[in-house]
Amino acid sequence: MNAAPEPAAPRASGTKAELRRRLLAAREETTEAERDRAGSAIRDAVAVLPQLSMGGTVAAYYSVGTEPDTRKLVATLWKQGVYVLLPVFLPGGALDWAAYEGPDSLAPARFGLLEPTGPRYGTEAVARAAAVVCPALAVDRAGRRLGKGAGCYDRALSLVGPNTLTLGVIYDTEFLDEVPAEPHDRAVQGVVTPGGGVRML
Ligand SMILES: Nc1nc2c(c(=O)[nH]1)N(C=O)[C@@H](CNc1ccc(C(=O)N[C@@H](CCC(=O)O)C(=O)O)cc1)CN2
Ligand SMILES: Nc1ncnc2c1ncn2[C@@H]1O[C@H](COP(=O)(O)OP(=O)(O)OP(=O)(O)O)[C@@H](O)[C@H]1O
Repeated sequence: MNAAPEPAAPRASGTKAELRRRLLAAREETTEAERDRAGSAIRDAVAVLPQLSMGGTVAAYYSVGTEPDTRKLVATLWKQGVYVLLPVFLPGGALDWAAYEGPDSLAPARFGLLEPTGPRYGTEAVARAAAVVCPALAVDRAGRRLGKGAGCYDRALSLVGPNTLTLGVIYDTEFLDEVPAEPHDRAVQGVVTPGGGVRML
C-alpha cells in the first residue's frame, strides 16, 4: 500500500504528561485558605457516606502540598473509629499500607510525602477496605483518573473487588469531560470535589 500514513495520534502517555503539567501548575495557584476550605468540604461530603462511617476499614491518602486536603477527613474518620489505612510508596511504584493512628503516627518520606510509620500490612491490604479514597489530578465523566504517573493507584485499584467504593478526590476544575486513558487505567466509581460533593459516575 502506498497511501500516506495517518499522522500519528499523540501517545496517550505524552498527552497525559502534558495534562499533568498543566493541572499541577494550576494547583500552584491555590491559596492555603482555599485549600483549607476545600479540606473541610471534602471531609463533610465524604465522612458521612455509609461505607466510610460504619467503623470498617477505609484506604485513604494523607494530602501534602497543593493536593486537595484529606487530612481533615482522615482525622475525622479516625476519631469516628474507622480503621484508616494510608499508603506507603514502595520503590517500583507498588503501595504498601499501614494504619493512621493519629498525627504522631506519620513521618516525612520521599517526595515530600507524610507516611504512616506503623506495621505494614502488605500491598493486598487495600482489598479489605470498604472504600478507597484516591488522589488524582483529574477525573472524567466515566471515572477515568489521571494520577501522578507512577501507576500506584492503577495497581491498587486492580486489587479491590466491585463492592469497594472507589472515589477520586479532585478540585472542581479538575473534573473533565475526558481524560486520556490507557488499557491499564482503573476507573473510580465516584468523584469528590469541594464544590460538588460526592458524585457517582
Ligand atoms: N498524599 C499522597 N500520597 C500518596 C500519593 C499521592 O498522590 N498523594 N501517591 C499516589 O500515587 C503515592 C505516591 N506516589 C508518587 C508518585 C510519583 C511521585 C513522583 O514522581 N514524585 C516526584 C517526581 C519524581 C522525582 O522527583 O524523581 C515529584 O514530587 O515531583 C511521588 C509520589 C502514595 N502516596
Ligand atoms: N496493574 C499494573 N501493574 C503493573 N504496572 C502498572 C499497572 N498499572 C499501571 N502500571 C504502570 O504504571 C505506569 C504509569 O501509569 P499511569 O500513567 O496511568 O499512572 P497514573 O494513573 O497517572 O498514576 P497513579 O495510578 O499512580 O495515580 C504505566 O506505564 C504502567 O507501566
